[in-house]
Amino acid sequence: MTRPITPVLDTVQYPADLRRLSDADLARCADEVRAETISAVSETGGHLGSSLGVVELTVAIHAVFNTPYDKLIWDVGHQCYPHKIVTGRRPRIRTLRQKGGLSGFTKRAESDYDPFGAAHSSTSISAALGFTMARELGEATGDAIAVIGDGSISAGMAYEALNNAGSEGRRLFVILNDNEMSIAPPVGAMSKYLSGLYENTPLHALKDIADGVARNLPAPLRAGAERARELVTGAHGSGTLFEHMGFDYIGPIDGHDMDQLLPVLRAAKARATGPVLIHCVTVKGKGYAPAEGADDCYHGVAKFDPKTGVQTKSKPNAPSYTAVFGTTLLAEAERDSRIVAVTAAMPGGTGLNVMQKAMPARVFDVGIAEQHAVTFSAALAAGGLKPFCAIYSSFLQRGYDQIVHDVALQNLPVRFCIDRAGLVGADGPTHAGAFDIGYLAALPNMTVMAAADEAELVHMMATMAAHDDGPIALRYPRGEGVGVALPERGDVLEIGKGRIVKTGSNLAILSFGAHLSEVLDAAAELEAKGISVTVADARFAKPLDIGLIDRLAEEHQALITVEQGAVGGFGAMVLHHLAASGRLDRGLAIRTLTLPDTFIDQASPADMYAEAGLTAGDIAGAGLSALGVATVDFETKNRA
Ligand SMILES: Cc1ncc(C[n+]2csc(CCOP(=O)(O)OP(=O)(O)O)c2C)c(N)n1
Ligand SMILES: CC(=O)[C@@H](O)[C@H](O)COP(=O)(O)O
Ligand SMILES: [Mg+2]
Repeated sequence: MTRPITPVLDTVQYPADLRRLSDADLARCADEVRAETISAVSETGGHLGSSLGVVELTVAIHAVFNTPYDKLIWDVGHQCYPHKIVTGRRPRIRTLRQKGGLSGFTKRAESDYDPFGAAHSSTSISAALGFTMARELGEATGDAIAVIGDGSISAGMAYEALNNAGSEGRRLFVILNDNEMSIAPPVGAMSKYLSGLYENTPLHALKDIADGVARNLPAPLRAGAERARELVTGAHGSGTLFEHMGFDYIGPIDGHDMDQLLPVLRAAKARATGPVLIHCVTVKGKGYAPAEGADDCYHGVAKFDPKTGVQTKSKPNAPSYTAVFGTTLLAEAERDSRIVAVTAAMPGGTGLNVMQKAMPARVFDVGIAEQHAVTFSAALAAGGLKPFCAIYSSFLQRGYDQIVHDVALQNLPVRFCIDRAGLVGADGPTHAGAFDIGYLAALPNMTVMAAADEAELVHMMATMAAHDDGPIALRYPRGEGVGVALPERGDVLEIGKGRIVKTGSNLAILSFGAHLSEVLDAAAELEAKGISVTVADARFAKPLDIGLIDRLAEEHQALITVEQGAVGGFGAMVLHHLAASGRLDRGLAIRTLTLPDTFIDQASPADMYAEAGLTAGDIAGAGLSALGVATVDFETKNRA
């Protein structure tokens, strides 16, 4: 594959090299960074659109500020590929999101130029304020610059931080990267407000409205700039929301025009005494026609042909869990007019776009606002509706107190649809759905289910639709199902009852969720060694099927639990029951197979599960260990 020709970028290894370039060469360098980003992501896949939208910003910030002494903090971090290219990581940029390669997000362990790790949104202003206050208290750290998108600034955390930073009044920079896009088109009043700040206003004409720049202008021009500013901010003295919160507001400026970016950043750096918000208008996917023309602006792409933009997507063997969820929810909603759905800025990722298209009034996209999504769902339930609140496992962590305080404590029937449960692959540890079993099963009133395959998902959704007695959660993984036939309509399952999948006599394996196929492979491996295995699908982590567990414990020499979740989840619930009921006193051999107590770096899901010790071979090995015999000994013992 031909690589782009990049004579200026080739002279840049670190930001210090950018600071030696003329403004004209910085603009050339930005063009080359864009070409390099497209070329690299065409080989790896990843978050292309957001990265292309910040190419000029990246070059300009590093050229003007003294990174890494100054702390540049990217919100989410999904737009940081150009940043990685100019901060010493260009030689590894084609390893992005691969096993052993560069992370797809900012990561402290990776570089001094990543002062604060991210991947979940809306943390950057809090982090920038933390660095600022560290500096104020005498630590050797420079200016803090947060770059946050218009989607990410919809979350509560961003306002908590703006509120705090405005009242502290210390010098700090927030760059609002406003591309009028989240993953989906942005929603909400804040998005409308931001668009209103520059609607009908030619950006190029506003080049000089930045305070610092305007102050340097001769008097007649300064008056013109002030008028331009009033045009953007409203009546004289009324100010923007940000100004009311204690920030100096600069902009909006064209975030792709180096002739605007460089003087504005330089002026802000030279003059700021308190918090400053610089509003940059950018285009997601900028400079790459297939991305600019796509509905999703190539937010996240597979590998692609850089000439055409056509992505290489392998043909799926089975529909994804998400797709089955989306169509099943629509079918349930067609049968029950009280069903509504809630997403926090992920209609496509969660599959809610299917119902959204058919029943727009019954699907609420609340923006990146998981805490609000949960409390809002609680009140929808209190108001008589049946909310299905669909949030990825790792993002639901944001809404935990709301789950406890607003949902579980009030025993409100919110249906939590938890996609991306378990290990997700290229997004790595930040996006792993590791903890939800433990954090949900710990809660009184909560019912927790996991789908072993996509047919089970359909049954469990019917169960959720029928369950009006309190909160209920269903977890399922990213990616393809196992290819089982789907029922026309789901059966309502008995709450707290598992099922036997296969009957044996020596070892029992109790699986919770989508690792059932690996468990069945492990059972086949063990049977080939002469060990008779029972396999059961627990279906529920809460309430536990105590009858089933007791029977498995009574009738087998050893019991293994398997789940796609962290220590402290399903296995812990089973152990707790066995200990409390005294069964452990009678010498039952038991192993609980979970994710290990460590964060696993990105790789393919299969490689990540191998690292976690959760392959079929690992499960079979745990079976042998629990039985306390090597295979040959076991056979001998059996014969005896
Ligand atoms: C807490 C949280 N919720 C949801 C997401 C998923 N997510 C990643 S990027 C993104 C959109 C961000 O939009 P914006 O900040 O405007 O950046 P852009 O993609 O437009 O560059 C979303 C919803 C996330 N990373 N973190
Ligand atoms: C950056 C981010 O948080 C999302 O874009 C995420 O990477 C999407 O993940 P899925 O591809 O699993 O929907
Ligand atoms: Mg955006």
